[in-house]
Amino acid sequence: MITVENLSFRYSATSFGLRVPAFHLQDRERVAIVGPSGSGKTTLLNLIAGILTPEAGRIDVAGTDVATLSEVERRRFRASTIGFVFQDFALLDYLSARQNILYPYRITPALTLNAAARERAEALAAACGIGDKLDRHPTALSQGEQQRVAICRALVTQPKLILSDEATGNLDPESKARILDLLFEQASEAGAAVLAVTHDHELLPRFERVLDFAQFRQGADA
Ligand SMILES: Nc1ncnc2c1ncn2[C@@H]1O[C@H](COP(=O)(O)OP(=O)(O)OP(=O)(O)O)[C@@H](O)[C@H]1O
Repeated sequence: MITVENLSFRYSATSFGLRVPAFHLQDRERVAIVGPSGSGKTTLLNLIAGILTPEAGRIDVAGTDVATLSEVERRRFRASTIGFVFQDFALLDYLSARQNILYPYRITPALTLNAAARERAEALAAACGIGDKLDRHPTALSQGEQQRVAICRALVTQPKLILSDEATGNLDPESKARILDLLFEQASEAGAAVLAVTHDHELLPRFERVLDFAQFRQGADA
């Protein structure tokens, strides 16, 4: 599902650099990423999703080298192939929770917003415990509820790759386990792979593999 080779990246505004010689994620594989704060975990997810562009190297996702796509192509590729749960949720305040969940359909011509998609959105929201809050806007939702909206949005298109950046971070322990159950259940149904950044070490046994990110850190002067 993902092949990363000789990847290097550096933010122009800071001296932070990331170098990943090789990383593979198999189809349907579930891998957790752990590592110290600031070690570049979010940066790698953003590179894989084509939100950031590498300095050098190859990032192949589902047979497509994301770095070679134009901006528009990347956005479409991301919306049709990847479900991304962002660390800061990235919800749009002017849309209701339901509209946020269905947002990928608004921006992706390849996706058709039909009755099945609407039903999926409702079912996901109910499974996440926000079924009665779909008409509220994000500003009227708690952090944990906003996080669930973001999770539903990432799953509603049944993507082949789920990238999750601390998707369970703001939840109580019982909700964490339930949301991870849902994420894995949806991944199984869609035949999706999961790459999840987490600081929740108690969740790690649920993953097939754990990648410790400390190894990829490149010093500021490297
Ligand atoms: N847009 C940006 N411009 C410049 N530097 C950035 C930017 N985003 C992040 N950084 C820097 O890059 C480094 C890696 O950030 P990143 O968010 O990838 O870390 P992380 O491992 O996901 O951290 P955390 O666990 O705290 O979320 C940090 O030192 C951060 O300050």
